[in-house]
Amino acid sequence: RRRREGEPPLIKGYLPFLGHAFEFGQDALKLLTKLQNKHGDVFTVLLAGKYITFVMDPHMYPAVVKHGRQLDFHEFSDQMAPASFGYPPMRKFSGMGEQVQRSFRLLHGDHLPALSKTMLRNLLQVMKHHFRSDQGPGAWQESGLYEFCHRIMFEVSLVTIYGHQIDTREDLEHLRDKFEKFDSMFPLLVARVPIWLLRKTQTVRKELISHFHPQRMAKWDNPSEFIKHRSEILHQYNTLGDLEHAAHHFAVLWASVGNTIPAAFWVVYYLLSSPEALSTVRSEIKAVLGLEDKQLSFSEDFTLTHEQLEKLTYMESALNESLRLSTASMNIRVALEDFSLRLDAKKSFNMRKGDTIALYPQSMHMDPDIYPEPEVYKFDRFLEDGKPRMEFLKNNKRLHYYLMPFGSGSSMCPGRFFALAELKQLLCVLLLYSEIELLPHAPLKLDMSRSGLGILPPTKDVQMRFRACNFEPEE
Ligand code: HEM
Repeated sequence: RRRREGEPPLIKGYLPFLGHAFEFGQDALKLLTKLQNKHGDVFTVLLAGKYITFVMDPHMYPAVVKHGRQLDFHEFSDQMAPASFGYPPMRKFSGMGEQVQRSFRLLHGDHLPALSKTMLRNLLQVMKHHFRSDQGPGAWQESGLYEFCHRIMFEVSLVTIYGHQIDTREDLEHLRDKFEKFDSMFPLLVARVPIWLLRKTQTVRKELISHFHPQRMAKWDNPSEFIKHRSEILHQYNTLGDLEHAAHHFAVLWASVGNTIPAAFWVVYYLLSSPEALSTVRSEIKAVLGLEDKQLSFSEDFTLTHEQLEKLTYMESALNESLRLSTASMNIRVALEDFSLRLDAKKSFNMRKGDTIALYPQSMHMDPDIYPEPEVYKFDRFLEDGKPRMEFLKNNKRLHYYLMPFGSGSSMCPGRFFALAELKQLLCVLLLYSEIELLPHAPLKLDMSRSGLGILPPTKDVQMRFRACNFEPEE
């Protein structure tokens, strides 16, 4: 490829085909910052056979998001998702993509309270199980914090979204183990390494998919409206086989826990690392719920209305701050035609049909002009005079987008409101029912090898200890 007049600077790197893929895979933010310093806010770089144009200035993000007619997200996702999860592209089935998009409404708005209620019931049940110690009530247990969040969020999300399953807890542990194995290879699948080259991953994926066989799912108790409706949509297409149905459901499982698990880890980790944040958020929960000095026991019931969740403004700020520090998603669009992409009053670039355009919001989240001391966790960063802060500036100009863990425009995560409710509920239950402390550890690092895929996990787990307050053992 040669750069044509009016196109962004073209960076091919030294390696034919691969270009800068290795550096991108090791630390995307570092590479993109280096290229931005050298070539400006917009450039095209070769990454493993693909030319991707990055728009780095967040003031230009709205222009990219608004070009919905020429810049499409589903063109990309309909290639990536089938290759990763093993179902045929939706565009082959007339109307399926549109119906699936419409079904996302079942994840928010009026449907959210019921989903959150089921989630809380399941969360309490699963937590109660994990907090029961063999050493008797009041005894401390130790675990890796990541491991702990993985266990809880996987099981609770699974049963909330798909319903209670006939399997034993041991079966669920096997399923979780397979999910972890698949997820660890996910970056390779997204990089389009064919699954047949990854034999073990192929086997694990088959097993995970078969868990969602329609005949099995038919026996599960109380699935969410979202999943019931998705099954109805899939059943309209009689050329779609049972295992292809199952692969669709498996993809939704990944979407609903792949990011929620690492997000839960960082939210809890940062709170436990900051005594001021912890005590402020704990007091806020107690004040909003009218519990004052009370510590709850797992035998006591607990409800949390949507209005109460919304009043937890310190918690929400702490949550946003954790997402800011840990997210590294990439917003990808594909040009549907040759056109001129106008980014501001002075800049526009020619794009070719089929070109990929990307936003990489981690560079905005770590920009010291927008977020002073960007590496530091400041739990109240997203508050101003006790209210949610909406104004963030770059070059003294207000930013339209300043926090993007859930993507933007047409590819914005449809599960974002549910995800925030889940994370808030997790914190409420942990802080009201338990004592939990981090054990001494070296500073944590983000696993940059998953850059571009969403919330990054830590490179290493951290040990913690926990116990229930006022635990009353069940007969
Ligand atoms: C903290 C947790 C979460 C984060 C950070 C997150 C982030 C994202 C992002 C960035 C995307 C867009 C992907 C892209 O642009 O390529 C996305 C898509 C999606 N998310 Fe989430 N997500 C979270 C939780 C959830 C949950 C709990 C659900 C479902 C219950 C969910 C369902 C989905 C679905 C179905 C899509 C695909 C949408 C489409 O095809 O248009 N997500 N998520």
